[in-house]
Amino acid sequence: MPFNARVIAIQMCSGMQPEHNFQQLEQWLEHSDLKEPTLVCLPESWLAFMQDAKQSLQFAQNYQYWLDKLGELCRRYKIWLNAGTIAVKGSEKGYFAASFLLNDDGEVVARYNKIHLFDADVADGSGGYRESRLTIAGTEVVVVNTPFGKIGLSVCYDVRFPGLYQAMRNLGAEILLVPSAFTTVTGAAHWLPLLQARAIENQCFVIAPAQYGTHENGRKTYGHSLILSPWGEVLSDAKQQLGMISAELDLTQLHRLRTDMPVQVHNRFKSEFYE
Ligand SMILES: O=C(O)CNC(=O)[C@H](CS)NC(=O)CCC(=O)C(=O)O
Repeated sequence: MPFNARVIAIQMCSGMQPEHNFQQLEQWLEHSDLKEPTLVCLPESWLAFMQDAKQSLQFAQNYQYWLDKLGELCRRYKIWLNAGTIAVKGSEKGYFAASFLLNDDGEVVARYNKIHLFDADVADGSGGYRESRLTIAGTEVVVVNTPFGKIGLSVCYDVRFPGLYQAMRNLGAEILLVPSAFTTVTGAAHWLPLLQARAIENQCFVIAPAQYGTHENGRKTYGHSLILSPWGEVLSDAKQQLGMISAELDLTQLHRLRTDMPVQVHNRFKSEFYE
């Protein structure tokens, strides 16, 4: 039986310099009380936010260097870490937006590549988003067993596609991670209800660390990193401030809810991933 999981989500305003973003992370960890087993979750693109194409591709070749450094942090603080997304080179022309999960020995225990890419026009003054220009879409659903519970990995725009989360639930997921960098316009309209829907319909905890603020390249993000219960309650909200939020996840409550209202058993539209 997993213990009650202590989780932290860090809200960041990442810039273009990986060294600087990494130092920020180290500072947050330095100033937190990490005595119990803790899962620390970082937002999308936390290590390098919107570099230009050439820089991004070059950076994507060096991901192992950063994974080693993260592994060292995990050992130093005895934490598990979901490293939001890091660009990992996949071809001459592109990279995967990879979400790694590291254990407290600093080993990578899971990797998920963002499946749904944000090619959309939003009236936020950005001129539009074309993530697929440089990012290669992932294809695999990832759920991994940990001492905190069974964790399903996803990223940002994925949250709009309920089929992915049903697939993760069908593979046993109890905790859904959604590292993000939502736009201010779509964030204000959709962020909370989308995350609540994924939590409620799959009866899972949801941890959604986000980017917030005006970034070095002028881009704005919505913030409001959230931790939600399987009932859809907001356990913690980072609002519009940088820093950490935390919560205790009571897995017993989750299983009681699944017994009291067995929506998974009642579901007549099970996906191909159903076990
Ligand atoms: O590229 C980076 O450095 C950071 N990554 C992002 O900003 C990504 C891809 S452009 N953003 C989203 O997926 C926003 C989704 C969203 O806002 C929605 O679904 O409404």
